[in-house]
Amino acid sequence: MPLPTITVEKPWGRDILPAPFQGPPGQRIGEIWFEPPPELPELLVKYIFTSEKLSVQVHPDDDQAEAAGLGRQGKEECWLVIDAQPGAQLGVGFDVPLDAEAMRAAALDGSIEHLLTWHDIAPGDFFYIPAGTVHAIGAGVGIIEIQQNSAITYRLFDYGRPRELHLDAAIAVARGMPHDPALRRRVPCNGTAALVDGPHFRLDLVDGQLPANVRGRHDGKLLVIPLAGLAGVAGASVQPGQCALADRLDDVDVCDGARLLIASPVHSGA
Ligand SMILES: O=P(O)(O)OC[C@H]1O[C@](O)(CO)[C@@H](O)[C@@H]1O
Repeated sequence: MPLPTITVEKPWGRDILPAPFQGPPGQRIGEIWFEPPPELPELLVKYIFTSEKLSVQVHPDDDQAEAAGLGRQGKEECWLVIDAQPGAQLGVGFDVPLDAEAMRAAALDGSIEHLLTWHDIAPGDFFYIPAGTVHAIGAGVGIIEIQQNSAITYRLFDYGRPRELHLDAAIAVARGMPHDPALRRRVPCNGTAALVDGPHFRLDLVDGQLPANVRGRHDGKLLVIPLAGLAGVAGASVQPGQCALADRLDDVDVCDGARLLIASPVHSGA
C-alpha cells in the first residue's frame, strides 16, 4: 500500500506542483512527505519543490540531538535531483574552512550564502549531506530527499524572511568545512547504482530487474520509491509520486522499463 502523504506549506514552495502532485489551491507547497509507517519509523522520504532558496541551515547528528535533550533525532539526508530549472543550484559546505566566529558573523550579515559552495545541477545529480554540513537548496529545484526521520533544522540565515533562526544551536553543530566530493555524483540515466551505504541507511537506484548485490544490501523492511514505470509491492501497484513499504525485497517486483529507489535503515551493529 502506498504511504499516506502530507503536503507542507513553505514560503519557498510552489503555487503549482508538477504532476502527479497537486497542492490545495492558494497554498504554496514546498514538500510532500510520505508518513513514516510504524513498521519502519527510521526514514522519512520527501519530494521538495522550490521557487525560492531554502534557509542556509544545518542539522545535528544523533549524539548532538540527544545531548540537546531532543532524543536520538539526528538528521543526515540525501538528495536526488529530479528537476532543475535553468540556473538551479545547491549550496553544500564551504569553499574554504571557516571557524565558528567567522560563521556567526557571516550568518548575521547574510554573507554566509556566498561562502557556500554552489553547484549547478541537473536531473540525476546526487548529494549525501552528513549532519553538521551547512547547506541550502536553491530556487527552481525538484528533489527527492531521503533522510533520517527527524525534523530538527537549525537555520543560520533566511534571506530576511520572518522565520525563527537558531544561530547558537547551529554554530554548535556546524562544521566550517568543504563538502567531501566523494559524497556527490551524477547518476547515469540508465543502470543500477548503490547511492548510500550507511551509516544510517542504504539507498539503491534500480533500473529494471533487481540484481543480486542489491538483494544482499536490504535484508529487512524497506521503502520503494518509483521514479519511472511501475513497481509491485506484495501484488499492489506503486507508481511515480508514491512511496510504499515492503516487508522484504522478495515482495518487490520491478516492471519492465521501471526505475526506482529502494531505501532501508541500517541498524547499529548491522
Ligand atoms: O527551514 P527551511 O528553509 O524551511 O528548510 C527546511 C527543510 O530543509 C531540508 O532540511 C532540506 O535541506 C528539509 O528536510 C527541511 O524540511
